[in-house]
Amino acid sequence: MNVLTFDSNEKLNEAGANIITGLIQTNPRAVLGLATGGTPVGVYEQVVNDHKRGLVSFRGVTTFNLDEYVGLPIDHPESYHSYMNHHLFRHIDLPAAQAHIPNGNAEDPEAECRRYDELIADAGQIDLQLLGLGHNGHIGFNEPAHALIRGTHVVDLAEETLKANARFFNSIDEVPRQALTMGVGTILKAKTILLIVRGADKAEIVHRALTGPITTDCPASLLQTHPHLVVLLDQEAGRLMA
Ligand SMILES: N[C@@H]1[C@@H](O)[C@H](O)[C@@H](COP(=O)(O)O)O[C@@H]1O
Repeated sequence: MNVLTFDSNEKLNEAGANIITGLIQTNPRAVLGLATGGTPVGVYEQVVNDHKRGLVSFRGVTTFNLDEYVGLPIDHPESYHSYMNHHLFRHIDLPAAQAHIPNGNAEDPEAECRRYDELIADAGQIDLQLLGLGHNGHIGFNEPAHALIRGTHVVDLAEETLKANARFFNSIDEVPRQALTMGVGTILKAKTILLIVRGADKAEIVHRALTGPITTDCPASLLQTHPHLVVLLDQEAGRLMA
């Protein structure tokens, strides 16, 4: 595991974008696993800059997002479809047919999960999986549980996750209570995992995830078993990692 701590958001964003841009420069047909939430916004901004400066083209790239809320219309401003369009897709030359996000409005969510897993399998291995970290140690929307699920599945969001994500909605009652998420098995199969964590409120959980026991109570702790894990932290999140 390679843990890097940055003293400014700019440097962290640049480092994250360099990894993504560098990968696509060496492998223009790279398969990327993408994340949402507040954490990767600045990295996407920097990737867009790289694209605008002519450093990288996404024409041959395929992307798979980690998750999507169940029942939120695709064009709702807080859907992960909207998020990805807003922060990344509409600014780059990634063909729409190569950008995949689970459909949280599928009539048959189980079938949608199987379809999503087949698409990922058809694309081969995910070269780089971007991850943020939930306050309860979740990755994607894989919440702490007695057992974790390997593939894409429907998940009931933890109370803590509803509270954390209420900041994006008018009230906690508007936060969808379920999501579709890639499973930890798929996440761990990625060639490289890039975990990004920011903020003092994540210092304890990132420390627990990366140095504590490997347990399904903290899904991110499974990342300790991954042979190519890169962790980018700001100083606040890295406070306990010295
Ligand atoms: N499903 C997402 C995760 O993919 C994200 O990494 C995490 C942290 O979010 P944030 O970056 O906003 O703190 O929780 C969200 O609910």
